[in-house]
Amino acid sequence: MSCGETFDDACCTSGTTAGDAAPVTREGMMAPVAYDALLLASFGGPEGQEDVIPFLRNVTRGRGIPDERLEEVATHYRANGGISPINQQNRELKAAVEAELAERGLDLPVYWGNRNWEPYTPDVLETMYADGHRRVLAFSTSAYAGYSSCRQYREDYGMALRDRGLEGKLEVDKVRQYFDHPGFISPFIQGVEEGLEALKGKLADKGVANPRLRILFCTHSIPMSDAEAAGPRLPEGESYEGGNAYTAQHLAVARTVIAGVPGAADVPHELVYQSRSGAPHVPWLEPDVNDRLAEIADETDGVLMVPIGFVSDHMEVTWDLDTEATQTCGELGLESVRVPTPGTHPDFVAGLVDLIQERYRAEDEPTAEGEPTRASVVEMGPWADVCARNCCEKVMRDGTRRPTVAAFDAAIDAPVCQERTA
Ligand SMILES: CC1=C(CCC(=O)O)c2cc3nc(cc4[nH]c(cc5[nH]c(cc1n2)c(C)c5CCC(=O)O)c(CCC(=O)O)c4C)C(CCC(=O)O)=C3C
Ligand SMILES: [Fe+2]
Repeated sequence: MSCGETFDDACCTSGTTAGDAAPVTREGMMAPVAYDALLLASFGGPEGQEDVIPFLRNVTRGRGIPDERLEEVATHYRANGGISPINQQNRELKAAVEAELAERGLDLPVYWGNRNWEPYTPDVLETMYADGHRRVLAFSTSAYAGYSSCRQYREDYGMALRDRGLEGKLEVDKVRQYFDHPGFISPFIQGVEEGLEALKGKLADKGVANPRLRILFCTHSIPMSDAEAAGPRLPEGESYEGGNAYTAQHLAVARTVIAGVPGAADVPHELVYQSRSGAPHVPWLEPDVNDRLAEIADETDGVLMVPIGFVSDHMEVTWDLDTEATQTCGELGLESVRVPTPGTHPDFVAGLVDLIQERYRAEDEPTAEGEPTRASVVEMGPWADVCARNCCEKVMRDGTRRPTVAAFDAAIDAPVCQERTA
């Protein structure tokens, strides 16, 4: 399945920032473009105690989150000296991608910009323009469909271009969602293989013979409303596995990881959610990892947590899994091991550069015949380069919509489809 299947409805199509220069097929694939720079886009995090509250205000901007809730989240950062690991991880990822680009003889400078902390994406795009760049290919530290994972990054670029007067001057496109890419999957396959051995070893040390193991694939919970809006709308009568595209992509990834590890299929495995926030009466994806641990405790000796929702070992992983969920396991008498995220695993770094290369052609290179090869090892891939209209749509609290890029409804004045806003 691809985004393309819902593209033909004339109602909401509109140009992308790519304009005429880069043809977009009906399937949402873009012909290769002579990009002149790359943007590593991420979430951002605080780098000291004094940054914590300003950072959290940025994250929750416009949502009226009460201060008590901010203070609650702040404790996760405070316990770590007010420092999120995410920025350092992105510096390392940027360096690793630069090295891989150089290795392949690709002369594309990499810039780094965040949504919620310095260096801020709008400042970075302005710098890129000032440095003479005109065509930017962005890739984010997020692999899946969804508002927080995909569309909000596109809005970050769209709003930055509008607010800094760069619309029509700087072109920003985005690498496709890469949940299905072998470079993203392979570190998890390796991690599950090693993690199962480590877990068995820990249990053997405790004298547990024939341990009852369990694999929990973990991802960020999101509000049900975001989940239902994720991905392109399917034709009448069709539905995504698990009810929405976000869940369906994760279930497909989990299956591919299990299939890649000898013996893993014999271990019960399932998808659970973590890091829920927001008001208690608003439904989010469930079950929560901690609730599920309590339910399975009686029939389980050891749990392998596989954070397939995340790209690096940032706070959502080190706090919510390594601190909270691990503590839950301890209280329930369960042994546990957490698998590493891709981080700067060589396969992941090479995969990101593959994803860049499938979109890039040098200025003097002739246009290749046909579509470039797009590696994919998961049922739902490869995802489109250009998102369907209203893909992961979110109308802001004040009723406005935000400009975006790399989408069929990129223009701010594109009509909103009734089905999505009703
Ligand atoms: C899907 C998803 C990802 C994965 C995709 C991606 O990576 O983009 C992600 C990543 C991250 N989320 C992060 C941190 C936070 N997320 C929050 C709040 C929220 N996340 C949401 C979803 C996601 N979040 C949602 C629906 C909310 C509530 C509404 C909202 O605010 O949109 C809040 C607010 C406080 C709270 O309410 O808990 C914080 C502090 C960090 C930084 C970690 C660090 O510092 O190391 C990272 C990488
Ligand atoms: Fe988050």
